[in-house]
Amino acid sequence: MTPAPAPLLSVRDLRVVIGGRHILHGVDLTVAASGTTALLGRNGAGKTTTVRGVLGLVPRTGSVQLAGEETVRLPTHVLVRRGIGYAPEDRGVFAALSVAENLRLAERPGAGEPDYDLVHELFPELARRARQAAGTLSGGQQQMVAIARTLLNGNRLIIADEPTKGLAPKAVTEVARVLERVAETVPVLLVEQNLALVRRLARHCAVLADGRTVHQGPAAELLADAEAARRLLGVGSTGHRGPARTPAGPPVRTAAHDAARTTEADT
Ligand SMILES: Nc1ncnc2c1ncn2[C@@H]1O[C@H](COP(=O)(O)OP(=O)(O)OP(=O)(O)O)[C@@H](O)[C@H]1O
Repeated sequence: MTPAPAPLLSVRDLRVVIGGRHILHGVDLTVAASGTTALLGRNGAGKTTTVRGVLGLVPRTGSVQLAGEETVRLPTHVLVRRGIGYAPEDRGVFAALSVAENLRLAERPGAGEPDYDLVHELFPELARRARQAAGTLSGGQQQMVAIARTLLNGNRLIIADEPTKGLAPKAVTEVARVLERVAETVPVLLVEQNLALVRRLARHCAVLADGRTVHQGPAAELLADAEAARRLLGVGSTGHRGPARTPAGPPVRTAAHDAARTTEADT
């Protein structure tokens, strides 16, 4: 039997304390060397803080290994140079700047020629809107800019934090198509509450609750297990709502909610 490929990112016992408050109490997370790994959990479970911890955007302890190298003590700018691309939850687009200027700002000196061919192939609309102020784009188009920026520099890991949040169903479908293409060449860590999308994109998943990892495994397996999905995520895989609220926090968006945002036909 061939051994499983080594993970690209290996997070062990990640702890984050902000303002004296313990936000993460020991997160373990393995991101596979190919495809999409989903980071799941109810609102407030600690998903964004985990991503920010991996990127050094919050003080953290524990172990974060990128391709076998310990990075937990490295500052963010070094991690970025090592090839982690980040599309944050708020998209981080400069509203007053044009699309082209937003992309230009993301170019990383020393990373080689920026891959505008890939960006324009995946996002032809961004080429057409190069001179448009990013603040006047739709939410979906701004998300495209955020993802496009991560693709310019030949990164070896892309982290996308809730890329479909607040988007219209058509834009969700478009983002899903792009992420699917991206994951064919670069591993993706996807924070996502749209379970239809997770089902479509993710091979692996980790579930957080109250700042800890409570599950890791194949995404399809979790989503096919109604009892586990209800217990861990607050939803049934068939779309039935789980407990309205548990001590672990409110449920993630239900499949019924997903259906309103993106149909199974989309997926
Ligand atoms: N800078 C901060 N200061 C204080 N508390 C914070 C800070 N950042 C996050 N928290 C708290 O930590 C917990 C985890 O937040 P986080 O944003 O990581 O969760 P999440 O799983 O990404 O949630 P969501 O799905 O709602 O985005 C929440 O209770 C949040 O209020």
